Amino acid sequence: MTDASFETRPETQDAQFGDYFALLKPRVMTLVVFTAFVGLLAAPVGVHPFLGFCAVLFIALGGGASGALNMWYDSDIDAVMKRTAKRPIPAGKVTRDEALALGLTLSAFAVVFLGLATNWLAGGLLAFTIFFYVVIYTMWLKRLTPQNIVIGGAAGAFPPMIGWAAATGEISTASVLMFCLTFLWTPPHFWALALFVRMDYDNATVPMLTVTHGRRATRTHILVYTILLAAFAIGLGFTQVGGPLYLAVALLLNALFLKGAFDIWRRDEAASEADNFRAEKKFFKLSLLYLFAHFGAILVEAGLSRFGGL
Ligand code: HEM
Ligand SMILES: CC(C)=CCC/C(C)=C/CC/C(C)=C/COP(=O)(O)OP(=O)(O)O
Repeated sequence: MTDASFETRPETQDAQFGDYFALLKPRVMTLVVFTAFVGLLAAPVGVHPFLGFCAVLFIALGGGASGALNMWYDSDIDAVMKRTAKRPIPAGKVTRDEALALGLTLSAFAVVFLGLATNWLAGGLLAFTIFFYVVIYTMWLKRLTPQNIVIGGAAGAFPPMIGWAAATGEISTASVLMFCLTFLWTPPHFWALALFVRMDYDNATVPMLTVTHGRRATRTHILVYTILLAAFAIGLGFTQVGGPLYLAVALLLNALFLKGAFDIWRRDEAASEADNFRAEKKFFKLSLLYLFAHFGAILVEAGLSRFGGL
């Protein structure tokens, strides 16, 4: 990241609101925010709707701020990868300094206001999550080890715990279980993507598993994590977090996810590259539906157990 380019913006390139908004990685953050929202509503306490709205908004702003800080630090990598080359900094729309200023300001704002609006456990967890994603994952592990996302994935797993803490002021077994679900889900989610954008990471010399250990090893890792994830996700159905509806969703989606992971694993490297990429892309898309559906089911179960008796 130490490259000094992107410090200034070409005069013809005025930044628009949309460019600053893109720094917040809005598409990725939708699912992050949804898991935080579920954590907040699944907690066994009533939260005033306005307070709940503010809590989710501040978590979303904190998540977005961490995205801007990630783009500030990674602008050199983003510039050489096809998938990320059009991001506001490499595209010359926003300068690195602007992204840094936006990321720091929004982070401070989100943490302080979440703390004031709810409690300081939630504010502290949000600050720690931003720190983990930006410093531990982006600045340290991402360029150091192929296990970068296994460890760094913890950052993405905190939001349901933050939501729960915002509602209750506590960390509980249920919120730790939601953390574990997202933590185990992250490696298959990300490695599927890394398989079909492998050349990107090669070019950027980022030590993703696909680059350091190759496609075969990555596929095996995906399969192993998917098996672990399935065991955990189905087991969750028998805890306070789950219930019959959750279990039905988990059984269906884990069967599909296991099938997808197995399909990728058994593929012949010599087979058509287009076919391989199609299967990997399909699995990546399924990973998004997977997490959304599990957290959706957790939300419905919480609603049923709270209001079901009415
Ligand atoms: C360290 C952990 C993670 C890594 C390394 C990772 C990596 C990625 C990457 C590189 C993309 C493509 C982004 C792009 O097109 O700009 C992506 C997409 C996505 N990720 Fe993750 N991810 C992680 C964790 C998560 C978590 C925890 C969530 C949600 C709870 C999530 C939700 C999404 C979504 C929704 C997309 C699709 C965005 C779109 O529609 O383009 N990711 N992820
Ligand atoms: C509340 C809060 C602070 C939430 C943060 C949640 C979080 C850590 C999400 C991770 C999302 C993500 C896109 C990682 C991308 O990895 P990358 O940065 O290596 O991907 P890139 O190559 O697309 O930049």
